Amino acid sequence: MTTQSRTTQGRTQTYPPLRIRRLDSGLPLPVRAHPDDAGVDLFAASDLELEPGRRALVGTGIAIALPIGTVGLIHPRSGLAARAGLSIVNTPGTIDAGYRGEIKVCLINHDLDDTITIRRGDRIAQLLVQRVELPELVEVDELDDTVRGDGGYGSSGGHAALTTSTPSDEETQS
Ligand SMILES: O=c1ccn([C@H]2C[C@H](O)[C@@H](COP(=O)(O)OP(=O)(O)OP(=O)(O)O)O2)c(=O)[nH]1
Ligand SMILES: [Mg+2]
Repeated sequence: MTTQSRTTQGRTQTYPPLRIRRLDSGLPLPVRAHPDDAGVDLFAASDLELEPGRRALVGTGIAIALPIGTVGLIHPRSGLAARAGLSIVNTPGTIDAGYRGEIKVCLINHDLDDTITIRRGDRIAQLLVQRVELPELVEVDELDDTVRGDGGYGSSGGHAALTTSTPSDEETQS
């Protein structure tokens, strides 16, 4: 299978192809909603009711063969997240290049009150393909110094350095 060139918004780029198998012939082939979208929307292969706070693993009816040196990331869809509180427990899910099984999504209902109803064929998540480094691990006794050092977990603070004028001050002045 050869490398493919795609032209979107006047720019041509070359990507290795993504081989995909439909394990469920009743579902369409997943596609990008727009040609230059990062994510390919994935379908739910089965119906599902998710009560508030509950999670469930749902099949997508596809298997893929990612090029070595890439990773598949399964992200939630923002519309469903904002409208219904639907997300993914392990977001983003990691699809290893060597994985040939069905891609499944561990959905979770974050809404406190309402059950989410998923129907077979609903677009419930999106697959992104990214390049990934596969370095060998080399054990060392010391790591090089950096400005951050071992500071983390909020060590840089959490509040903006505000100027004295606020938007409401500016409205009053104009
Ligand atoms: O959202 C996901 C995440 C993972 N997988 C599949 C593909 C991935 O290659 C495999 C293993 O995923 P991961 O490494 O995240 O899980 P693990 O708990 O470490 O399992 P394993 O021991 O099989 O690596 O499960 C999915 O289908 N959907
Ligand atoms: Mg693993």
